[in-house]
Amino acid sequence: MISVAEAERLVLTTVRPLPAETVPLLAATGRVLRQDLTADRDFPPFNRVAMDGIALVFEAVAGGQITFPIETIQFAGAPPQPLQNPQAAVEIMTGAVLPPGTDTVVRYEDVTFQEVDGQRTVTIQGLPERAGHNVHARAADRHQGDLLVPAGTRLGPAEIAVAATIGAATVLVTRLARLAIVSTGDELVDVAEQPLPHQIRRSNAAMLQAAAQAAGATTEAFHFIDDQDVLRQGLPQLLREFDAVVLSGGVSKGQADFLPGVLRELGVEQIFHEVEQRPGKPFWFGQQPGGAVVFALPGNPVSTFVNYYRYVQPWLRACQSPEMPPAPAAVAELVTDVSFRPRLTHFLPVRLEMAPDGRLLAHPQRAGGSGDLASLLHCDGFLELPAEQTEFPAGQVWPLLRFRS
Ligand SMILES: Nc1nc2c(c(=O)[nH]1)N[C@H]1C(S)=C(S)[C@@H](COP(=O)(O)OP(=O)(O)OC[C@H]3O[C@@H](n4cnc5c(N)ncnc54)[C@H](O)[C@@H]3O)O[C@H]1N2
Ligand code: MOO
Repeated sequence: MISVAEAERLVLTTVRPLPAETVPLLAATGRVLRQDLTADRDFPPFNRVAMDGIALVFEAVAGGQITFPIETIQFAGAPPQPLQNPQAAVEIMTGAVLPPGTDTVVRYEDVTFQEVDGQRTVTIQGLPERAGHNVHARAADRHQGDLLVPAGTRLGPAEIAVAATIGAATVLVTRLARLAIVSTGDELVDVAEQPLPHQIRRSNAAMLQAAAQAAGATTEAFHFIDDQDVLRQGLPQLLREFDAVVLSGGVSKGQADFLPGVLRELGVEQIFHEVEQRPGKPFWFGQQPGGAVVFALPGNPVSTFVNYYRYVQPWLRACQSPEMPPAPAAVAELVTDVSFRPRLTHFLPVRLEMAPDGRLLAHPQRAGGSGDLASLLHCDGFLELPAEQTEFPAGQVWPLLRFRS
């Protein structure tokens, strides 16, 4: 048996960067960029008026002039109209191009308009702060050709907005990981079915699909009964076509736990079987040479759940964004004493609370063991309590495997 840290290390040795693909911009949200995005124009691309009001020459105001004839009106989206007379002004709207010949904008709130002999004039109250006031100058933010978003960035709404403004209607991103989610077991029926008294519905597959999709993978679900021939026939196609095959059930010591044997028979190289942890000890991990990585997770629902978050999700994230460092490990403070025997890493289900001083407090939750699926409803994560210790006093801080934010 190997330690949790060794299991994690071995899982991450199988990480391969996924290939890139071009997708429409909006389909790229949450995906990892595989090209640099550079400014196609200056930001802003012209001297942009930042307030509704009038545009004029600062020097004229500085020289004492307070009343200006209005020469014309300039709207956003209209080609710029140069100022003809430097002693006049242009009425101006936010988003318009600053009329060539002017350099400063005074807000409507700071002027009054008059009409004298059919000529509209404006009087300003007080000197504008400086030349260029209320003007968002061309290239003030970025220059044409500047690198805006480097390859390797995960695209959120801010990056999508910048991509849109430079005209990136499509972008090159990492392809989504494709996971086959496989339930094994004679007792398992479809979610939509009414189970017989000795049957249960396939909740692990639903859980794994929900979690993997939320982490940015595409998933397809399969179910195989506990029959070696069925497994021998069904698995090879999945090993060829998917980046990873995530199985649940059939990896422990039972007479129908055929998976480790059948996987080896199919050429999947076993990297480890069994990890010094509870729950989730019977975890089997391997890789088909040149093909899929195989996570064969123990079937008890909480075991499947813990192993997904501890091993599958970090693997998935590393394949999708190899250049991004893993997120800093979260920690939380145990609020009650707990003790565990035997010497295994224990994943302790906890509910989290934020203390007024910002510490994250972990309240252990009573759970009926690794079959108690409903206990997850009252938990936010698991504290990872190391195998080297059996007594864990209140106040100690431990790594946190958080599944609810
Ligand atoms: N003699 C021993 N027996 C067991 C050991 C052991 O060391 N010695 N380990 C126990 C541990 S720990 C676990 S965890 C389970 C894991 O067993 P398997 O991976 O072989 O899982 P199954 O036996 O197929 O199923 C266990 C349990 O989980 C339910 N299950 C399975 N798949 C699903 C699914 N998709 N959705 C919902 N529930 C599922 C299944 O019905 C069983 O109740 O072995 C212990 N035994
Ligand atoms: O993974 Mo098993 O719980 O330790 O049921």
